[in-house]
Amino acid sequence: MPDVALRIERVTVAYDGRPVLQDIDGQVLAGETVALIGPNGAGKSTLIKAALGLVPVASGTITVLGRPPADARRDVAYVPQADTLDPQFPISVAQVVLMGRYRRVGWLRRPGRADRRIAADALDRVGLADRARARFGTLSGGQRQRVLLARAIAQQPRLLLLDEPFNGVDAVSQDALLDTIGGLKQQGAAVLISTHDLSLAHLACDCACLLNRRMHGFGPVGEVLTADLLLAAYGAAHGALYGAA
Ligand SMILES: Nc1ncnc2c1ncn2[C@@H]1O[C@H](COP(=O)(O)OP(=O)(O)OP(=O)(O)O)[C@@H](O)[C@H]1O
Repeated sequence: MPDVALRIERVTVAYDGRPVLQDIDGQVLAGETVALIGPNGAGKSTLIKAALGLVPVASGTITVLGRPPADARRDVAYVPQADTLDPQFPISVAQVVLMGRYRRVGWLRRPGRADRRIAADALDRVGLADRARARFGTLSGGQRQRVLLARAIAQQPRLLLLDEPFNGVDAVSQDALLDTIGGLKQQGAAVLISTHDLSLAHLACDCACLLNRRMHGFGPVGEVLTADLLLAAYGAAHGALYGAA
């Protein structure tokens, strides 16, 4: 039986005393990809931030690789939504990717030749080796997203958390990124992807967690992304869009 990389048990998260997620349960096993599906404001980013230990849980427990989230960060890579980063920051593409090595080598040590090789390989895997010297902010939104995935790959994580990683990424790049994520998964990494894209979930994920403030389903994609459950999670207006009405 594979290890449980992320375990979420009866978790409630509140901002300013107001619950935005209630009674959430689920898990991501090593070598497995889970899609986090729900409408805008459902709490997907909040759940990812709670798994990183950036947002405290009001009740329940989140365990990452057998530890509290804040103690497991070295083994967890996070790809945020691209538009949350300041593209004006004066840093090269290669430097952004190399940042993925700092948790491994420690912030006070300089990355060595092996770290630079791992970072260069990661950039190559997302098809941007030729942009290594470019300033991060001069890349397109989709290219920046690929660089952030390269940074996560360079970290060699055991748990990869991706928050809507394909926004602004064209279909060809998305295929390349999915291949890369598939490679990590084969090496035993656990992957959690928040997305609005149901076809992506069917294509690339083993399980789905359907939520809108509370859980509407968790399990194999085909059993969770059904018309009835989507209608319950998204409401009638959205459900009709997905053929659930
Ligand atoms: N720092 C915060 N303080 C207060 N409320 C917040 C904070 N961050 C998020 N929220 C609220 O929590 C709810 C869930 O937000 P969250 O960003 O987790 O949803 P999401 O499912 O990721 O949405 P989207 O698909 O639009 O990115 C929303 O109502 C949001 O306004």
